[in-house]
Amino acid sequence: MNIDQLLVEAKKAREKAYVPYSKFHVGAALLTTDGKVYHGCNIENAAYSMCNCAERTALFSAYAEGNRNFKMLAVVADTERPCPPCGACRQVISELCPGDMKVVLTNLKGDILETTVEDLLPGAFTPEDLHAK
Ligand SMILES: O=c1ccn([C@H]2C[C@H](O)[C@@H](CO)O2)c(=O)[nH]1
Ligand SMILES: [Zn+2]
Repeated sequence: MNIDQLLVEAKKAREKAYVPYSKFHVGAALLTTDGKVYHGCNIENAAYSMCNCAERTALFSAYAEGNRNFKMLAVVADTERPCPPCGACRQVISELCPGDMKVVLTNLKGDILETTVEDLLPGAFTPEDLHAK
């Protein structure tokens, strides 16, 4: 599975978004080290703070199926620039994915930004910080 193929999967995931409030559809596709792809879409709620982003949906879906080893994440939305993950997702991605893992951000125009987990959230709070004395 290459980058272009994972972007196709992210666009398919985007079609499943439940976004009655924002009408802003986001899709994510998470590639595991053994070649499986997990789809994620944003899922909103009338209690707005309960909205879940596409990126976290993909990660939580993989975790729920017992898969924790990831190779690449792709994100797509109808944005002017390649769709940037929100701060909450950056924090979750930084804990659940390898720091050097590729994250590919894109939009419907086909602009692509390739980055990494570490570059999305330098200096992230980590599990190790909990145990410092
Ligand atoms: O990278 C992003 C940015 C936003 N959203 C969602 C959250 C909310 O449902 C809507 C508007 O913020 O888009 C995502 O899923 N991923
Ligand atoms: Zn988010």
